[in-house]
Amino acid sequence: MGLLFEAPALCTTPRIFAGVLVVAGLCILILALYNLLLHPLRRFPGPKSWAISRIPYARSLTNATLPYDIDELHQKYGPIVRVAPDEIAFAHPQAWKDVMGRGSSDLPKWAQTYLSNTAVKPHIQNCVDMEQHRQLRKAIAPGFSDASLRAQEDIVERYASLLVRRLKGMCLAGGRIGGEKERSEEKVVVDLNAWFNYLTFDIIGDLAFGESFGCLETSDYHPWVQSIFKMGSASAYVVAACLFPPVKTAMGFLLDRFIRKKLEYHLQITAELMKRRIDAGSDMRSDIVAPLLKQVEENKLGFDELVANSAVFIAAGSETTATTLAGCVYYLLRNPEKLEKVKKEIRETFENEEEIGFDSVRGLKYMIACLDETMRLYPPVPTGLPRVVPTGSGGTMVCERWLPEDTVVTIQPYAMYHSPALWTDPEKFVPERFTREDPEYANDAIEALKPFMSGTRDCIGKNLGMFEMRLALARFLFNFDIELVDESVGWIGKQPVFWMVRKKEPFLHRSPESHLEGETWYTSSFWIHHLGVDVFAVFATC
Ligand code: HEM
Repeated sequence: MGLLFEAPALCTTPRIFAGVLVVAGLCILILALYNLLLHPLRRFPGPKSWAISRIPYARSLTNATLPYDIDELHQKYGPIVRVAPDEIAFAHPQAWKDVMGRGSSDLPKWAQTYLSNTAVKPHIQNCVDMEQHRQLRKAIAPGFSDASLRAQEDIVERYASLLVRRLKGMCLAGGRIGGEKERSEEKVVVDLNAWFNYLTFDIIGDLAFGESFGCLETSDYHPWVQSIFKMGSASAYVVAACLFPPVKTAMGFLLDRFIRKKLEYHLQITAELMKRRIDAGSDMRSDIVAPLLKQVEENKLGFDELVANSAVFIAAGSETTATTLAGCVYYLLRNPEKLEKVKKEIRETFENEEEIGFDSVRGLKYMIACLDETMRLYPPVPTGLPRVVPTGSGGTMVCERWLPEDTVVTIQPYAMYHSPALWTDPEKFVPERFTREDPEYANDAIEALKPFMSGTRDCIGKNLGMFEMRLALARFLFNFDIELVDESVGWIGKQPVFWMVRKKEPFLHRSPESHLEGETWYTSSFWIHHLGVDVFAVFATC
């Protein structure tokens, strides 16, 4: 009888699995050591954990606390910080010039995040190819020219008047419209954040589709508008996944399906609205979409691209202006002497509401300073928007620091606008710093404020947005006296409620009753920054 010896099983499944894990672990370790000790950006200041991998950055992004976390890093490490293995964040005004003030050689947008959402057709805001963008922008620009804005003045005014009429109606009816709470015979509590959103969505809907979303009439969000809010959180996850190319490759299909499902309804309604506009013949009107319709007619642009660009106008041009308006009213309510000052300016300038128009609002210097100060303290786009040093460029200088090619560059609005090195009392609401009335604030770096960014990729809707905000705020404050309902509504502890909510419960922010009723409403994402100001004000009768 022979003896049988079994050879030890060297290749069992658990062993292969363990081997793969060890190799993967070693690779990660080597990469982390490389990022820390050998990477060309290793000498930039910043926390080691953020320099080693993108994980802390992605976590902060999906937590919706990115602007605040990066602000803390700037406070600790200075105006130039390494916030990821390949990313340098700048909170220095010189960066505007070096990154976005170079004309045709502005640093391009970073494809890894801007093109993360493959379900969306290319449009003016996400396209990264500079030449393609130049052509698209040239085609779109006439719709945003001064002449076109003047032609749109009546439309904007119509909705500003409707807002005033609706709110007046509520005062007279003692708050019985739209489910708002009744306080007393004379005073009505309204969620101004919602009403400003109704206004700006209606305006931009009309300018893009030739019909409004009917939000002001119905005191509610159109389902299409709700879908914009819902997509915010989804895109934060998609962008976070795209920060890790292997994850994106492995999960690309699933991510695509995930976001596509969320987008389907949105794109379907956009296409329907656009078809309706074309059928109704309102394509002859001069507005922000008219130049694109002409391009479609001349077969220079596809219907899909028309839809994608119109949809981006709505997303970019509504909630940003509404957030600023709500934020401004909030800060005025918190600073009654400033509120009185701005009301006095408006009410002494105009005798009746109809005088408040495109040209006349430009004279309201103090009110404009209030809007600027709001966009400083509470920027509607608070997060750095990534640009990249192009491959093959050999690198570039930003703020006197050399950056090798492929470095991701962000300018951090929130951190820059809250920096004590640039602003006296940065946390205080002081519009006088922009009117230069107060010598105490004479050294403030007001040129650092660029809420619409700058350069070739700046906001094309800047003038329209400014006009909407000025007109709406002037007419609103001309007509109504406002007061904060309750300290606890606006503030939790010593912080404004919208920041506390975001920091404490960054994802599950339950909307107040008139705001997407019954829905769990997700706060900020990377691209859609709804900071969730819930400004409740009491109107006195008018
Ligand atoms: C307070 C109001 C607004 C703010 C703070 C704001 C801010 C910005 C910012 C920061 C960008 C640069 C985005 C990036 O680099 O990816 C941008 C781009 C853009 N905005 Fe606005 N925006 C406002 C209002 C509007 C309005 C009313 C429209 C009208 C449709 C609009 C349409 C756009 C478009 C189409 C772009 C892309 C431009 C391009 O890449 O060439 N925005 N906006």
